[in-house]
Amino acid sequence: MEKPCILANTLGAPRGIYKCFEPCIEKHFTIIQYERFVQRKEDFANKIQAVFLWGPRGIIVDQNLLESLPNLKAVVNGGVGVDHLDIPLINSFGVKVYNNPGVVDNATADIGMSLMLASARRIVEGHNFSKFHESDYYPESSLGTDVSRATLGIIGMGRIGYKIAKRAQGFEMKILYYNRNRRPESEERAVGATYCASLKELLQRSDFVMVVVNLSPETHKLIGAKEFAMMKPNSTLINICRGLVVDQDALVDALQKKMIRAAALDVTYPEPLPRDHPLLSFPNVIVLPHVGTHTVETSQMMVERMVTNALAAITGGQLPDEIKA
Ligand SMILES: O=CC(=O)O
Repeated sequence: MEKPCILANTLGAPRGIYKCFEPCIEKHFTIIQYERFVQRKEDFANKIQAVFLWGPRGIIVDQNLLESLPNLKAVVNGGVGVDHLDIPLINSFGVKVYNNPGVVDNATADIGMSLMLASARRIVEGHNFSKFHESDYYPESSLGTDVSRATLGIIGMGRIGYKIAKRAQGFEMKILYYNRNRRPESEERAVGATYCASLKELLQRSDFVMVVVNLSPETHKLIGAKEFAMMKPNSTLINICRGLVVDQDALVDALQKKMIRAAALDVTYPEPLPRDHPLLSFPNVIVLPHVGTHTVETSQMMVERMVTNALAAITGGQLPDEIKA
């Protein structure tokens, strides 16, 4: 039997699924590369039953694309965040949307911890000193700050927030959290986290503030000038969710005015930042190119889950991770 066709991009631009994962997809599907599709839409349009995309950096699923794929059944997203997808629009074409909850939690929590530790202990500056130093003297101005026993404020206590709290427990951190809903059972009792009734309370009390929320109209620029003014001067902001949750101009201003100690970002807007962006000029800012899930093992799990979801949509099987508007 002929394998169903999916539209994907394993060739690079805009960034897509890596080529090394093609064999896993090709066991079940024929991949139509996005670049070939764009050149010869009439040959492929009727065949494509699913679009595979890799978070906000993949193929753009808009009205135009949806209108050109009459037999599309599913849009399958590699990551968990779906702020780049217009779900009501996609559903209005009778197309289902899937994301990947669960699979990404550990790797994303690990990147949050990595950023917190790297910023606190000034790992990037130390590395640069070792590589480029002009003297043997490592100055006292390079002293870091302790993570152990410090206070961590987690904004957004979903699956990833919870995994971060579990890791932070190992560092004997005092854990605060702010969330739409209080979670006494799983979070407070399981990881000893303390609920803050207001964002202000969390910001005022935390040494490290980690943002782990979905991007939505409510969380757009959630951390801005007002919030930086509430943070401790020795505090660190860590953003591992979406760039637009933090007002970057306000962050630059807060760093210039030394309203906070440092920032560590896996996500920015745009991604990547232009090389002359002011955030890249601070020694106390670490910027990663959105690599929260960027490990061999997690990427493999993501691709496998995408295949499961797409097969379910096409064959009418169990629908593991469908999201509805
Ligand atoms: O950005 C990563 C994700 O949405 O999982």
